[in-house]
Amino acid sequence: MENSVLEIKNASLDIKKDNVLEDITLRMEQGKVYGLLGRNGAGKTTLLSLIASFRKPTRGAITIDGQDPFENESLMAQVDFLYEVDYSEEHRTPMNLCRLTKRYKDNFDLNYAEALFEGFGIPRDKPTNRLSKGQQSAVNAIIGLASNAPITIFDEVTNGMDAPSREFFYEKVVEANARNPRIMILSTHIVSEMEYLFDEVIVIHHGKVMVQEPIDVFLERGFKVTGPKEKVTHFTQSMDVLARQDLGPTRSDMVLGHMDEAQQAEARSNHLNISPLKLQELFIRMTEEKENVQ
Ligand SMILES: Nc1ncnc2c1ncn2[C@@H]1O[C@H](COP(=O)(O)OP(=O)(O)OP(=O)(O)O)[C@@H](O)[C@H]1O
Repeated sequence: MENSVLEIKNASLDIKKDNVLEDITLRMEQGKVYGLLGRNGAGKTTLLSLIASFRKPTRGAITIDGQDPFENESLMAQVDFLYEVDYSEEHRTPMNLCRLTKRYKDNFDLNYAEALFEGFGIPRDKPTNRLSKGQQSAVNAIIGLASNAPITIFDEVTNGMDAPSREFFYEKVVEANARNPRIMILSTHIVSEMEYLFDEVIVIHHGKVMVQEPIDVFLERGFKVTGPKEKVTHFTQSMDVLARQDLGPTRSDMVLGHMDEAQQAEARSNHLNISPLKLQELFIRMTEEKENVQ
């Protein structure tokens, strides 16, 4: 499949009487890594299960290269959805799970999987249910990386992995997408570590799309002003201050919006430090439930 495009148009999902996803419109393209962010219960996993055709939207449409993937076997095989699996009854070894996966995923690269087992330091020949939680997560990560599916979805796949394993996974995400460009969707709560991986950020909030933007555009939504308390307070008094942090006599205000030239000059002449926002900061502030600070 060349240049895959995944489109979600005005998709909603009701579960019983609850409107879990509402009017979701998103577009994703081959070669990009998408960071899917959202608070607990925002609807990330549910959205991913729609993309993977585990469920059908109540309203709206999902298409892969213009076709509906639901109950379309060849299109469904193009999507690999990796999520936390209960491996307590899984007696097969991780390598056997990979061989099994290869049976229905033609592009599965067994040699690459072997190299990844080596890299993660996972025993390939031990029953999967006897691996630790972090090692089981690494097995899911390996299957996703080696399957080469045009649409690869990792739903909180680093759960339980230690820091070196997570770092190894991040390196391999970049490497795998360079070897074989695909649409990669990563949902995560470890936002701070993964910022550099994402080409685009999607924020889901209360079942709706709050943001879909290239990461650099998203990060330019605001800035941070740091300096002596009074000067910062004066400078930001008519701005949209998302959050405020004080450390002794120093104040840091996180502001939404752009500065005009006069404001930039004022910041310079007052020796205020202006810095970009971090993805995690922006995400936390945009999705918190309390009112903005005064
Ligand atoms: N089978 C179900 N029946 C009823 N409600 C459900 C069902 N599955 C999900 N929900 C509801 O849909 C909402 C979204 O859940 P979802 O698991 O997609 O959130 P999430 O963003 O992945 O959360 P987390 O970060 O905690 O994993 C929640 O309010 C949840 O209670």
